[in-house]
Amino acid sequence: MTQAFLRTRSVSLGLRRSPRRPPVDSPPLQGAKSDYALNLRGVSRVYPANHGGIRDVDLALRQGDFLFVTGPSGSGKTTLMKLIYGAEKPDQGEIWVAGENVAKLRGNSLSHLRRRLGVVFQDYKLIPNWTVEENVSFVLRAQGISHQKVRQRLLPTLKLVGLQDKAKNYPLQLSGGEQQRVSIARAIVGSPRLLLADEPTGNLDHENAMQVLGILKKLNSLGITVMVTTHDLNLIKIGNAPVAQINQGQLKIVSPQRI
Ligand SMILES: Nc1ncnc2c1ncn2[C@@H]1O[C@H](COP(=O)(O)OP(=O)(O)OP(=O)(O)O)[C@@H](O)[C@H]1O
Repeated sequence: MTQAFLRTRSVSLGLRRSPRRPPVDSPPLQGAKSDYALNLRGVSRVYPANHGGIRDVDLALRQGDFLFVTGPSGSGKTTLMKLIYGAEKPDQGEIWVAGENVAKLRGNSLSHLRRRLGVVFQDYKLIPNWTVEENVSFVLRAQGISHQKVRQRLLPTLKLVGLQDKAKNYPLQLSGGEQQRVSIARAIVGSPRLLLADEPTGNLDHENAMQVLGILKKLNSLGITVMVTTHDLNLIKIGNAPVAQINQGQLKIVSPQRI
């Protein structure tokens, strides 16, 4: 991909590149609000029923970071994601996203925050009787954005995930990989600064998984902070990015070579 291509896409998605630095698992005491795209400080969420969840997690990502989160089944990866997008509340600790303390947000403020981060799920969560363009543009239409502006954003977003020719298709007319690319388009159409992907390749074969990884890396190269949970060690190896490992709810940044 050429620099010119990246620049064009950056402009059309309202993004800019930022320098890459490693994530940190002990963020400094100052700067929780603005210096990081994501900053978790002493975050715990333990489910009373089974004592699963996450414990005392510190994690900071700067704008433009890419992080894999891995760990055994039941170790707390999805709980971590849910806490970040506000679907769970922490028992303790602070979670800062785009200058907002997520744990304190309710109602409309939480909806506003969710517009500033994109989330991709393993099972795509597409509306089956809506076309690709309806699924992707819904986020913008729900914000009252004009029909003309929605159209302006739709095509570059679909092009970015290679689905410009599938706009009128329904999800069941697409392969699993294509459906996941629709869900990525839906997650980024509102120009979020942070993209969370929870096992995005869990239902995909190797070829489609690589395609999805390529898109996530491309989005990261455009300046979006990306955090991906995965069990797939091959994906981590090929993805060549920092890795956090969760074990029994505790998170550590580890060297990719030690995975
Ligand atoms: N709503 C809930 N109520 C009670 N326990 C829960 C709830 N959600 C998750 N847990 C428990 O918390 C632990 C962590 O779950 P989580 O879904 O975060 O794990 P995970 O690492 O994403 O697992 P997997 O890789 O299998 O998806 C598990 O023991 C799970 O049973």
